[in-house]
Amino acid sequence: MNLNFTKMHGAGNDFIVLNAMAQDLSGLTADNWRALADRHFGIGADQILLVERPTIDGVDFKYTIYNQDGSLVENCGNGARCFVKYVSDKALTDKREITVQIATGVMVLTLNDDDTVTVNMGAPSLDASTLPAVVDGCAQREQGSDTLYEVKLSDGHVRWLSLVSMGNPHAVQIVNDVDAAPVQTEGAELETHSMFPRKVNVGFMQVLNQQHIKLRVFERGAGETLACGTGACAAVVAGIRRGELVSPVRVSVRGGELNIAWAGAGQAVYMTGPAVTVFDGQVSI
Ligand SMILES: N[C@H](CCC[C@H](N)C(=O)O)C(=O)O
Repeated sequence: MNLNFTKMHGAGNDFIVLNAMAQDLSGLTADNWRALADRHFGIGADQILLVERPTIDGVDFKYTIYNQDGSLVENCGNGARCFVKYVSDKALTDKREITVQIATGVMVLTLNDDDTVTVNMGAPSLDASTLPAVVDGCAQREQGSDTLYEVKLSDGHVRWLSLVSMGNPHAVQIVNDVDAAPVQTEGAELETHSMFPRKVNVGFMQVLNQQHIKLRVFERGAGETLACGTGACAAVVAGIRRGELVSPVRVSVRGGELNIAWAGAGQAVYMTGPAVTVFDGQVSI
């Protein structure tokens, strides 16, 4: 079977985008997603994005996301920016503002005049149980309006995590020097820690000033990526709640820059950043 795809990236978080309205993808399995995303034997990508017909009236598209390891994901921020650029470039819509059905609701995506995209990511959930995270018996402390949860690492060190759901789960910690942070080892350990029964995306942020952070994220099901949009939202929400940040916040990630705005409890998070097409291709699977 031949598949038409487009390779895209948002600040270096890279994607294979497949139009499921123009080709039948219904028989594809997690093995296929893994093979396509493989960086040596496949096209290579952090995530695979499907453009589908919505099942909710009045919504423009449905957006389904798979991680590199074949697992289904609830949300992907950098992918959302690429999604709107894709449907616009491929003339699947002429709207500059589109509504997209995702696993946890409906997202509004706006293509700006300078070709960047702004995404209304919805309001974060700050209740640990929604991630889900098992925090019974776990030491807690308050910082600002945030609750930090203690986690013990296998080497005996202790970390204090902010827990934020952007539809998908994030555990965020503040570090002094993000370039020196043990993102690979500690990220992998926390991703699969028993505190997180459905695993977690692990964020390490360095506060440069109240409106600028540096961030690295070890993503669930993909490892460290050059950028993580939902991770940037989660880090900024955590930083504002802790009293360390003031909206809007510039987020420097390894692959570029994102801008995150959040007006506080109950409000939606807005993310702005680039969306880039690399090439179109066809692959046989
Ligand atoms: N790269 C994505 C997040 C993918 C999240 C995924 N790794 C998960 O399992 O939740 C982003 O830009 O938001």
